[in-house]
Amino acid sequence: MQGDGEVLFLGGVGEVTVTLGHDGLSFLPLHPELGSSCLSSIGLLPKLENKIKFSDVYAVELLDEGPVCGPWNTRIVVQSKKNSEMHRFAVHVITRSRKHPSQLVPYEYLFGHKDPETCKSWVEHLSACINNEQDRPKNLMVFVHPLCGKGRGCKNWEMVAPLFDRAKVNTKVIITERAGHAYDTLASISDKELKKFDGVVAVGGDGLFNEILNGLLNLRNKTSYPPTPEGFGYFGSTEKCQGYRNDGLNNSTPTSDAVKNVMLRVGSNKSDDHEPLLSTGQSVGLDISSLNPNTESSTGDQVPSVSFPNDWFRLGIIPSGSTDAIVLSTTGERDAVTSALLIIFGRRIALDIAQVVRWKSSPSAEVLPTVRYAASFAGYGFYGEVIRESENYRWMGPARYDFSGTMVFLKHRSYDAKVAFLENENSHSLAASAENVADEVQPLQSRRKRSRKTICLANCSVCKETSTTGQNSEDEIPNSSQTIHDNPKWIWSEGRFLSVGAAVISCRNERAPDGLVAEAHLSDGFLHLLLIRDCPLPLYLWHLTQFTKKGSDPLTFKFVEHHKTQAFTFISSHDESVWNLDGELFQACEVSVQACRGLVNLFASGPEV
Ligand SMILES: Nc1ncnc2c1ncn2[C@@H]1O[C@H](COP(=O)(O)OP(=O)(O)OP(=O)(O)O)[C@@H](O)[C@H]1O
Repeated sequence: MQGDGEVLFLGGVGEVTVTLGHDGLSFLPLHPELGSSCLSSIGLLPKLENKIKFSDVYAVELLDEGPVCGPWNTRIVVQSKKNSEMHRFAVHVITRSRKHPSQLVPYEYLFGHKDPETCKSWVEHLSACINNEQDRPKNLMVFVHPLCGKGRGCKNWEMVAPLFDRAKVNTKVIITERAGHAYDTLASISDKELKKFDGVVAVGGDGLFNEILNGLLNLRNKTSYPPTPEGFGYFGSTEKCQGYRNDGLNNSTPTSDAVKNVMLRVGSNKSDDHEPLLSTGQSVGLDISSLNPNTESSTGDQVPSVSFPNDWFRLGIIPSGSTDAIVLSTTGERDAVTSALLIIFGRRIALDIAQVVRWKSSPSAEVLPTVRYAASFAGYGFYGEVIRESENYRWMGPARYDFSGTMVFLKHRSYDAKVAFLENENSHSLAASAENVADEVQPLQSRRKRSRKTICLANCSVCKETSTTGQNSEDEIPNSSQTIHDNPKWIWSEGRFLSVGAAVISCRNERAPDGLVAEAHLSDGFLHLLLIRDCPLPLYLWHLTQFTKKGSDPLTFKFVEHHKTQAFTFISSHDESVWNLDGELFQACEVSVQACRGLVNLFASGPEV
């Protein structure tokens, strides 16, 4: 097969000599005078390449005997092309859309030969070659949220499931029946069962992904609580808690009673309004072992426990929700097929995760540290209120966010709060703060130019520089949070805020093409803290509308503080304080938050543009 080449029939081209190389196969038409162009069973696509790289092949399929269309000459009308019956195999590859370089488009090369054994041996050979491509998943657990977005979950899964079948990726599909279903399943699945999967895929929105993230990390993440400043109520206990590492920093280590409370609370599935992660009150309802034909006997073989970060397990999202900010920020496309192909190819990118510890849900509540994780955004004030308000208009579908956003905007509420954030020694605060421009004759936007943004794209040098993912074995207990220098300096900011938000990633979405923070990176270990101070309504509107324009800079307003930090603490005395974590409601008036660098891996490779 290698070397001299073999003559096969290629659909749309005619006879070609096919040669196998170490990284792919190439072919040359035997009759170039026929002037073939591109034609595939999928449609007209970019000019036919005469080389197929194994790294672009997502499946090889032996097909039944059937027609293979003859050379398609652009000068001859399509109907005149000849179809010949022969034994066939298909090589499924990806191409990139010219208009949208982040979008992957499947393309099929159809080969034919009169001898079935020839086809069979090509398929075996090519399959072996693509199996050598590292890191492609074999078994995935897939959660489908049937009601997400405009009810697109099942439809999107039906659309991409054939790609997984074709690529011989086994999928265990679970259609969620309620909020909390995915969380419960993953929080209760044994590590031994979990290890049978290469990853978990969410067919849904950011909310379903958040559930999956929390279900996986609950009790499996060994990161200590976020550091907190002196003066914050839960500072200074020296007790070390099981499951949480005291790394010797100023980490507020909760008392063991407090931790027990958290464990009890999570374990008991106690009902708590608005918080499906704690509110199921139902049994998990899924016996993974009974569904998995490959389940080993549970007779006590010791399987090492799963902890995060680790270098084998990955998460994926087939975008089907109302916003899909995580997918847009990590793939650059809100396209179910692109995401499915990135999963099949086993692409990998490390993702920072915000660990949010709620100390108190309201000023009068007892202290009960509760841990949540967010992959994209944690926001208070305007951001929390929009989610709370939108719950009343679920019947509107995704339009409820626009409606409730307008309602909350018009109310123009601001909140007294105190925020302390860790100074980042490598970079000053990134935008105009109140004092930066206090002496100016009220310029509406700071004149100070922000330094040029380094946008996080595929193969991002910033993330590569700082990332340690892949170096930790899963048995180690890594410190996934960014190394915080020995004498952390806390900076306090106090006042009335319209919102307080922390972007873990850029949070691109269709309304904000550059995201909330265009220069946020996927895995640099930093959060972008946005403190929006109280200001007149028209100015706030101006600030908000800047997000909708590509290339604008909504963070240069003088009432906007933008700090790149590894951790912050937030205290409000407001009774109904609600946070928005990846679009999910979380009632909390005192929280500490930290970026956990590269805590999970995603089946993605970063946006191309
Ligand atoms: N079968 C289900 N029925 C009701 N809620 C569910 C179900 N499955 C998941 N959920 C919950 O619905 C919420 C939203 O899910 P998701 O983000 O996937 O969709 P979305 O349409 O983008 O979200 P949203 O409704 O918040 O706009 C999540 O909290 C998720 O846990």
